[in-house]
Amino acid sequence: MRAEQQPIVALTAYDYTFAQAVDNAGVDVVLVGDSLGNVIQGHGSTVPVTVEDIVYHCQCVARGLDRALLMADLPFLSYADEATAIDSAGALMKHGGAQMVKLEGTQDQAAIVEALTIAGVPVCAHIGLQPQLVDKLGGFKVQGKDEQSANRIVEDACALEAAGADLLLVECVSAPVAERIRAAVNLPLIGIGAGVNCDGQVLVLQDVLGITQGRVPRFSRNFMPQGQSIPGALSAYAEAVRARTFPDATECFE
Ligand SMILES: Nc1nc(=O)c2c([nH]1)NC[C@@H]1CN(c3ccc(C(=O)N[C@@H](CCC(=O)O)C(=O)O)cc3)CN21
Ligand SMILES: CC(C)C(=O)C(=O)O
Ligand SMILES: [Mg+2]
Repeated sequence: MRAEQQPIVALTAYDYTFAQAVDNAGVDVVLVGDSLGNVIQGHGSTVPVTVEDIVYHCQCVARGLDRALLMADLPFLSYADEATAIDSAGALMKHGGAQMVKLEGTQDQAAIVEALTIAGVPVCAHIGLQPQLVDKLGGFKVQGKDEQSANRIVEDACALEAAGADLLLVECVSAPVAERIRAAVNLPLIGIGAGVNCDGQVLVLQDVLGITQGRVPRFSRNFMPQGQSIPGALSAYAEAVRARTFPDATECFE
């Protein structure tokens, strides 16, 4: 799809009925995200989410998909070493039905990605803002704001590609930093809060449907006013990603 300049539409889902709705809207990649810690479980972060939680929601979502690729997040500390990562990925794929796993990382996780790759696990490397590190970072902030940290994220992308990652996802970086990452790799780059010049976009389902209570990340968009109904909002999101009308300038970082 990157080669054909066909934007990749990705969205989270956590249950059977919404998986069907998201699949019917023509979404290409459905993510069982650890954001379920926030939007399903009501935690303040993704830190408490377990492999078992993701497996359960994957099982529910898998039964609702007909066309989309099923990607699942490896939760915090479920890939801290190679053996643990392989066990965790095995659970998501064998019990959950996931077709690809996603892990948050930098070049420091290259050996983990390589071990998963050698074992035959399709991997998406999630770079830039790593929400699982919120207690270390002290908040959800834009990453790569100075030259040195931007260079470091580009290096992360290259190292994770070299380690065998199949897909990259970048969160919360400026549009120019996302463009630098994309230019440095051959893999498709899916963005969230990373500007319009990525190979695809991903958002959290509840944000797209406008039902997230409290503060919503600035880079997300409520498609319910435009779509008028759940199926309408999901189709409007897919269409906006494909037309590159999402994200707009107000939904990006400088
Ligand atoms: N509902 C929901 N949507 C998400 O996108 C999401 C979750 N939950 N939970 C897991 C992570 C956490 N994420 C977040 C949460 C907050 C910001 C945020 O408030 N960012 C600031 C940036 C501030 C700055 O440095 O300028 C923003 O204004 O968007 C970003 C990502 C993304 N993920
Ligand atoms: C927001 C996406 C990228 C994610 O990792 C999640 O939903 O957990
Ligand atoms: Mg996640």
